[in-house]
Amino acid sequence: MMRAIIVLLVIGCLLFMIRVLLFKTGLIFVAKKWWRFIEDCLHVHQFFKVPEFNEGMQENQLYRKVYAYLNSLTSIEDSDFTNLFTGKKSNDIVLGLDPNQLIQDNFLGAPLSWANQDDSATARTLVLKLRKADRRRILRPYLQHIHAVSDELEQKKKRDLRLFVNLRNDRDGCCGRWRSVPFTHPSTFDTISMETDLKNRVKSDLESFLKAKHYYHRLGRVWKRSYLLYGPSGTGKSSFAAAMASFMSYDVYDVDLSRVADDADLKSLLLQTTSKSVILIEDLDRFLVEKPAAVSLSGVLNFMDGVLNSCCFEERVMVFTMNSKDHVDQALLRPGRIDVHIHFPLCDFSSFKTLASSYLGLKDHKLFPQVEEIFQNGSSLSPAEIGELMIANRNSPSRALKSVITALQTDGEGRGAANAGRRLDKSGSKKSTDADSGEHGGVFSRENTVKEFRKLYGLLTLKNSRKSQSFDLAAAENHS
Ligand SMILES: Nc1ncnc2c1ncn2[C@@H]1O[C@H](COP(=O)(O)OP(=O)(O)OP(=O)(O)O)[C@@H](O)[C@H]1O
Ligand SMILES: [Mg+2]
Repeated sequence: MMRAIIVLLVIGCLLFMIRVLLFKTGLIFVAKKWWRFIEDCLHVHQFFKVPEFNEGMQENQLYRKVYAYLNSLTSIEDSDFTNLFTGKKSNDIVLGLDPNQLIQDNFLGAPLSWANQDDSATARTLVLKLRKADRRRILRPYLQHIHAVSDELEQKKKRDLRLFVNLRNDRDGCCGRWRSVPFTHPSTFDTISMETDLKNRVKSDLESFLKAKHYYHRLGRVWKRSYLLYGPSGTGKSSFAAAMASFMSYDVYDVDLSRVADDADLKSLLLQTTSKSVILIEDLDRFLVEKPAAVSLSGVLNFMDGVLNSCCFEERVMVFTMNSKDHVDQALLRPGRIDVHIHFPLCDFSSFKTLASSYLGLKDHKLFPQVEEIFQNGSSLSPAEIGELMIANRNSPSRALKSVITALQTDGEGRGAANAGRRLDKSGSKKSTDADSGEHGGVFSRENTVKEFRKLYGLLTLKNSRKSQSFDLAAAENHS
């Protein structure tokens, strides 16, 4: 009897020592791997692939959901290796899947594993491995569970927007063409100096678009809206596009046309965008004038029309920026392709005061009358130029204002002509005012505020109704 107790004690101690040894040396992971290998040999397994793209190179939504789900699993920490990223705050550490990483999961008592297959020759795929015996019991509920968890995660990180940029099409036929980084542009509608009424109208236009899903569908139209932001350099077009995305909580796809091989390539890029996104094409006029090679006008027109495919073009806002729309083909600007035109002028005295208030904290100053007089004489600068002078002299408001006055007198002479109602092109010839160009869909600019305000609220005369469908639409949305 005594002997048996001693043997039991020795065995107990031995087991305890082995356990300590396994954990202290990390051999436990090797043991677990062996155990898994033995289990694998004893069971028949089944594999399910979740590729990132379908045959038409459209994004497979399930891939995104599974990917988000796997990144949320605590077992990602037990993988042999995993990626570490900084989170939203600089001291946050976030774990992320590595290419070809293996992750274990467990659902309703059944062990499962996922492999993140990412070899550069083929598209990325997540591969689920589960026991054949468990398939009937768990596959469907497991996928539903993934849906539920990823939807919950999506809700939580609603504000974590991403900025996508397109890569060159070097790796033909391979993976996605977009790479993304967190979208953290600080611009908001509050930080942009712009006439308040104009800003509010753009905001309400965006709001009514967001709510108009059923309205668009009832009309048999794709739920998208296009905006043209045009005006001289440094007037806030790019900042405004960023503010629009933040306002709507949309991701941004910034299309670099110089990296697009041809029309088909542009189309495939569009197909790989996701819903709830702003698709931004900057300096479109410059591209079309200077670089007609890679992408043709009809390629751009198809792109603007959303390739006539509602399945992959819902809930998109397209934003185009241009310095001037004088030299672009009118087909680009017709309603439906561009629904809203927003003019970004050089500074006038009123926007100067807004800048002085936000950059220097000045509501009034003894130099203001002098500045006003210079603006009235036709001098102007871009908000970017004035903003830079104010930032550089922010410790001394008087010095800042003096430097703005000097810059207006030296560099800004004659540049304010557009703000006074007439615009000059580079060759000096007179161009029509922006109000005149209102016939191309809706134009939001200061010069035609009253006219466009009437359009926006459906008070347009019958005569104009054909040309301004976009605003009839906006009016109908407001009332639906
Ligand atoms: N209306 C504005 N209100 C406040 N800041 C502005 C405004 N316009 C420009 N800025 C500031 O000037 C800088 C340049 O602006 P932005 O890049 O948006 O101009 P842009 O019109 O896109 O110019 P470009 O045509 O050269 O691309 C930004 O830092 C922005 O904050
Ligand atoms: Mg810009």
